[in-house]
Amino acid sequence: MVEVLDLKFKELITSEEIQARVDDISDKLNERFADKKPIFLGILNGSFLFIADIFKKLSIPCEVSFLKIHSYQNTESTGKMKELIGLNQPIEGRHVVILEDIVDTGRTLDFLMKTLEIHNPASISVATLLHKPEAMQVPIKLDYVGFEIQNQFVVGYGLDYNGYGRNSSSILIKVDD
Ligand SMILES: O=P(O)(O)OC[C@H]1O[C@H](OP(=O)(O)OP(=O)(O)O)[C@H](O)[C@@H]1O
Ligand code: HPA
Repeated sequence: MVEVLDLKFKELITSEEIQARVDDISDKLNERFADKKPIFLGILNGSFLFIADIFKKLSIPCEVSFLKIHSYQNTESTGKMKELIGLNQPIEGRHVVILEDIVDTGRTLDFLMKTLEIHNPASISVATLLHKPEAMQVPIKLDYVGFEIQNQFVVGYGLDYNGYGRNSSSILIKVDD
């Protein structure tokens, strides 16, 4: 059992399992975008480890840029998207790949897709390490998913509970008291 602030967690996905999925997703991205010079958009903060691990495995010509969007307080989405760092690079005519740590309710991604579509990219694809199918409130196509998980709060590998827990190399799931 691991304590993060006032909550208890246990291991759900090991570091080795994460790295195996990162390798698989990177292989698919290398193949799919080989001649497309894609731009990867990492969504901070939660995705910073996923972005770094994926990016190291890319062997194709590509760029990376970052957006920072925040909406969670405690273990719930507030539904209010705070865009703390916005798009600072032209994406018109570019193949964009969003890198997310988790798609939970889908609200962040929905907000992001609408924001990006205005700039007329050639395509938008989504790669996420985690997905909670039962929690989705907005239907969005996900192109690359590391793991589908149950509808329970998780931390680790970049994901946080009120800022803490990001530094676990495995994904931890909340356990009830
Ligand atoms: O599908 P949703 O319900 O919208 O949840 C997914 C979003 O929530 C988290 O961000 P958060 O607001 O916690 O900000 P952080 O990444 O800076 O911790 C996560 O990094 C995703 O961006
Ligand atoms: O389960 C979660 N854990 C941490 N951050 C999150 N953001 C959306 N869902 C989650």
